Amino acid sequence: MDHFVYQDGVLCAEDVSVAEIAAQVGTPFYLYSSATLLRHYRLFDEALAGMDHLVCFAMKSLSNQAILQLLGEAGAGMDVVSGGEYARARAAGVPGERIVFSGVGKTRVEMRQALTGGIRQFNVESEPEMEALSAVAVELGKIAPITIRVNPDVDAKTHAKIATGKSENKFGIPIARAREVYAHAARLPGIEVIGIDVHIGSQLTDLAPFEAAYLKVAELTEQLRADGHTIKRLDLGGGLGIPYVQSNEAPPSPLDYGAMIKRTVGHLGCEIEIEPGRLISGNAGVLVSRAIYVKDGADRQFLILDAAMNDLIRPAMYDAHHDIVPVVQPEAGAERATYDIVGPVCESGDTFAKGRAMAQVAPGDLVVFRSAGAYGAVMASEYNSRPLIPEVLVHNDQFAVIRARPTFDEMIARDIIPAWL
Ligand SMILES: Cc1ncc(COP(=O)(O)O)c(C=O)c1O
Ligand SMILES: N[C@@H](CCCC[NH3+])C(=O)O
Repeated sequence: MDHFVYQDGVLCAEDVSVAEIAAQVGTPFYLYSSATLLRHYRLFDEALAGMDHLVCFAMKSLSNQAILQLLGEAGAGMDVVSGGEYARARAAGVPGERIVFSGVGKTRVEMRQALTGGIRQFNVESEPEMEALSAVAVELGKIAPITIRVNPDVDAKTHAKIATGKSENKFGIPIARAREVYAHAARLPGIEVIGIDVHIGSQLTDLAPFEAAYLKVAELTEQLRADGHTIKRLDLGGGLGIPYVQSNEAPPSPLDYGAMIKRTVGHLGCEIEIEPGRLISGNAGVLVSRAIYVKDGADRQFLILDAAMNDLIRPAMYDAHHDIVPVVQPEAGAERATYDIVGPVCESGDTFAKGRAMAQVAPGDLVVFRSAGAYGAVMASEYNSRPLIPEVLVHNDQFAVIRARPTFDEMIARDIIPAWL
């Protein structure tokens, strides 16, 4: 559920008309609802009630400082995957004890940064990483708390580019080698093993793969405890999917997910962490764009928008579907048309949808891409020298620009001309 609904025939974000924001900010831009973000975070928090737990927002999905501060103040932890994300989380006021550090390629510089600034735990993904972390911690006179990410070899049944839990994927250590790797970890002086981490992929619309992975983690917990290790924390990753086709998709809710967690690992008495990204931010954001032209091709009509693949890469990269709806609600019985919906970038891959049937759109009309809050703005680029687009946050009947559109001069001024040119 989200807070983008038609009121009096105009799409509104909470209590503000999208048309009014577009008139002030100019298109294209990303628009987020603070009520939806908070609602989604709280759903996860409530789903784990009764267990010692922390919901760490996977900020790779949406990392604007205002959003991090909003969620951080509500009590969320953060799952970070780079020094940049760590710095953003701290700058947003999130304390180190609520930050977990994931990723297969943490550098020694990043390890030093997090150990010095404060960290809840590192989710370590390999033996070389474990050794590097131990050495860095010893240098600093610290002990690094870690979980080890296991790869359970479970098929997440999602897009191949975002599945992470099969043995062919680069993530985690093979679960079959876990006891050996934990024994190795126990011998290293700079780290303290406190638990297990698992994350099998993103946009999962069925609980069965999660359940299979969590049952393997439960079994491993018992084995590792029998081997003498302290396993007091389980980081169960993120990945719960969202409906992208609002009319006919109903993936499991955070409540169903929470109940499954209790069922599979609840008896172990561990502290539980989860790292949802998309479910918190995805349907809390839209991309607002304006139609520039409607062009007749040989055998189809192209609807050319002012947003492009550099602003929202998901359709080009994963053939992802986003519902695209007009800001002014079409009257009942309004004329319909079928479009290939494209952007201005000079690539045929700059296509948002092929053969999309929708109410007729005229040049100048505003449209909205739904479910664009996650992996939208964060994956944008300035390809074709199109400056990054603004981000706007709505709260009840107010809105604020939380990232301004750079001017062309600002974009150009970032480049440096060497003196010898
Ligand atoms: C380690 C880790 N945690 C959490 C997430 C968040 O995933 P999602 O946005 O699907 O919830 C990801 C991305 O898949 C991830 O790689
Ligand atoms: N970028 C991907 C999700 C990646 C998840 C990263 N762990 C998407 O838009 O669907």
